[in-house]
Amino acid sequence: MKLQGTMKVNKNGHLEIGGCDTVELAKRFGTPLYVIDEALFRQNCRAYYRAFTEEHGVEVIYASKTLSNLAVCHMVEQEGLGLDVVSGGELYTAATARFPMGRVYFHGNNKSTEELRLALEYKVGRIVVDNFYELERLNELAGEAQTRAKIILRLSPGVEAHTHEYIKTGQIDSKFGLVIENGSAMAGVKYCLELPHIELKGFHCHIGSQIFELDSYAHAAETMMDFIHTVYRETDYLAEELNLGGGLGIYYFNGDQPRPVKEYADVMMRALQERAASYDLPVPRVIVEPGRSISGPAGSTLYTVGAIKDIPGIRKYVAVDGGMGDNPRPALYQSKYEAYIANRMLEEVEEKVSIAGKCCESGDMLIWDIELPAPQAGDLLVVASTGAYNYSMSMNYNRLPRPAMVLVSEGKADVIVKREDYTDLIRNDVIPERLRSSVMKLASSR
Ligand SMILES: Cc1ncc(COP(=O)(O)O)c(C=O)c1O
Ligand SMILES: N[C@@H](CCCC[NH3+])C(=O)O
Repeated sequence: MKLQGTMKVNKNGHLEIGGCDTVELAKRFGTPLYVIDEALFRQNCRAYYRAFTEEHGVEVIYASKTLSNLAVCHMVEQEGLGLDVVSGGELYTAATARFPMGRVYFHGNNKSTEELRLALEYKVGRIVVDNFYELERLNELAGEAQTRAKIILRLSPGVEAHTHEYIKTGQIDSKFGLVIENGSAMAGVKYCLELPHIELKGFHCHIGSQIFELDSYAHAAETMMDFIHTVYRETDYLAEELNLGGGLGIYYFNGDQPRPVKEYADVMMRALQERAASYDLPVPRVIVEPGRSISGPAGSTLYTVGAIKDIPGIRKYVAVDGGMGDNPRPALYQSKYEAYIANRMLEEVEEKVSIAGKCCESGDMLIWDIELPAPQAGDLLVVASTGAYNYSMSMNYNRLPRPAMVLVSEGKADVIVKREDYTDLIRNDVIPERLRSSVMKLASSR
């Protein structure tokens, strides 16, 4: 059993997070419930700030796609980090939280005109331009707004990270960024330098997510520095900034061995410094954008056990009141999670079961083959490490309302996202007049 952050087992044998008994949290707020350990979230921000900003002068921006809401934006700001947003919605959330816009980086491989306008209007720190189409449109929009857009260009460095196929991004065959190897990155730089309303500040790359091999970061840093040097030789343009993305892996399951943030910072920066020195070029201002390694371990999800189906000799299915709607990762990436019976933490593990969700979908399984004290209806199941890419990827499939989220710290629990109810589900539904009249006719003929 790996208890993370402020998790501990109290004298009643219940799991506590942030000094709050999870059984009490479930009673008070209902289940499924996302629980965010504030101390751990902040501790993870601080680990980055110390290792990157204090040690190496690197700007750390939190990838809000992992978990974004107003309270999270406030904590990130208080901890001195910037913000990576990847849509108008994430940008709007940051703006509403009054996040300093100069510290916001706006990503996306197909930003809409409205999103680009919003970014210019809010004066975000940098727009991370992904492709030629965006470059052209941004130049026009910045011209209309009589400004110059400060951009960095997203490049595809051709670095293969060892992670799940769907969460790799730095390889050549990817929808993101301009490829270095085939010359399109260089063409992009030259194009930027011709555009009157574009101010090119530097380059970006992101090699993937849930990465444990720090060598991949060193390799990416070297490849990007090689490109900076080639561009300088060919065009005289010297990049001031280099954003090396995020992606550090976290503990989900037995066998995952996360690398310390300090080691990540040192390995990456050493590689970059040595490569820059070999070209006799200055080290650019570096930015990193971690997400999962900040929010992931800080989140847990509480579920109530319901129906149990035993197929003797085959499998015991233990169904909970959530599933792929609040955590689509197991269904999408076969991700593995650890779980405990939160109301019986001190009991011996007794049997192997599989945890099913409640969606009408055979693939809605949260965990296959986990050993637990024999679960019973009414037990409280806690799934750990759900802070990243759970709430942010949640959905209303089967018209299931999304869970609430509470922030826990030192025995206090505050709702930071309200539970959806059925009225939220039909809020945007509209019955056109012609259907309305036929419904009325039907009703009156009955
Ligand atoms: C461009 C970019 N930056 C940062 C991140 C954050 O990655 P992670 O949550 O793995 O740290 C991602 C997600 O993979 C990304 O696509
Ligand atoms: N959503 C993925 C990671 C994608 C990273 C975003 N570029 C996950 O849950 O692991």
